Amino acid sequence: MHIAIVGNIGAGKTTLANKLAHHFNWEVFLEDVDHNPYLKDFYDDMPRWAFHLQVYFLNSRFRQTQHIKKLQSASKGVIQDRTIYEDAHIFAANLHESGLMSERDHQNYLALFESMISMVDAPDLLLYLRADLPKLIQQIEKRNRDYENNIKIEYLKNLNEHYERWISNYKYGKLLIVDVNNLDYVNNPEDLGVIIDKINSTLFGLF
Ligand SMILES: Nc1ncnc2c1ncn2[C@@H]1O[C@H](COP(=O)(O)OP(=O)(O)O)[C@@H](O)[C@H]1O
Ligand SMILES: Nc1ncnc2c1ncn2[C@H]1C[C@H](O)[C@@H](COP(=O)(O)O)O1
Repeated sequence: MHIAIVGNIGAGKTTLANKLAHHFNWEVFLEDVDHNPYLKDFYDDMPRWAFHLQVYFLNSRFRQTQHIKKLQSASKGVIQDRTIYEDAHIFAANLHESGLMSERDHQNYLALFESMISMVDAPDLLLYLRADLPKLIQQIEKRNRDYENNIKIEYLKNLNEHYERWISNYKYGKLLIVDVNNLDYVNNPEDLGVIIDKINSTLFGLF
């Protein structure tokens, strides 16, 4: 079983991924953030580093999908924090549309993505954490990564619009949308229970 958690920056993916992995006793795959060699530079100068960062994330995410595939064939459960789809359909698309990644770099990136995606299996369940801007901003501030302090509201808003468009067209497997605006699964175990019940119901038809 493979559940992938998707959503905008600060939506609560990593927190939920760890909690679900603990609950189901499955392996968790997190994003390559702390050792990412481009992320800080990217936030300082997006046009300069957009392509480099996208290629780095694409490769790191692709390796993760191949690792997940091996675990799946050994019947192990997996929780994944963010997917390769979001790199291309949300982040790279947004950078290109916002004029922060050139047409040439975007086409080059997409060709690479297309070569890779044929080798990627869709998750059994895509769990989208929907969060409005105030919730995202509050949680990004709470996490307090220094390089994210200057993220523009417009950037988050554009990403949210891409998420909504992409999710409305998602058709590769089961999809569960959870509005997290009024959920606090950090401090309130009942809120975590609500999400776990929804997952069990969507995946296994329980409840
Ligand atoms: N539903 C929630 N309610 C309250 N705080 C949350 C919730 N989800 C995440 N947080 C907090 O918000 C911050 C960002 O969450 P994180 O899981 O890192 O988001 P993401 O991985 O989506 O960027 C963390 O400090 C986390 O503890
Ligand atoms: N593909 C990506 N392009 C640009 N930025 C990205 C991409 N994937 C992740 N990120 C950024 C967004 C955050 O600053 C960090 C970690 O993501 P988070 O949603 O906080 O887990 O990486």
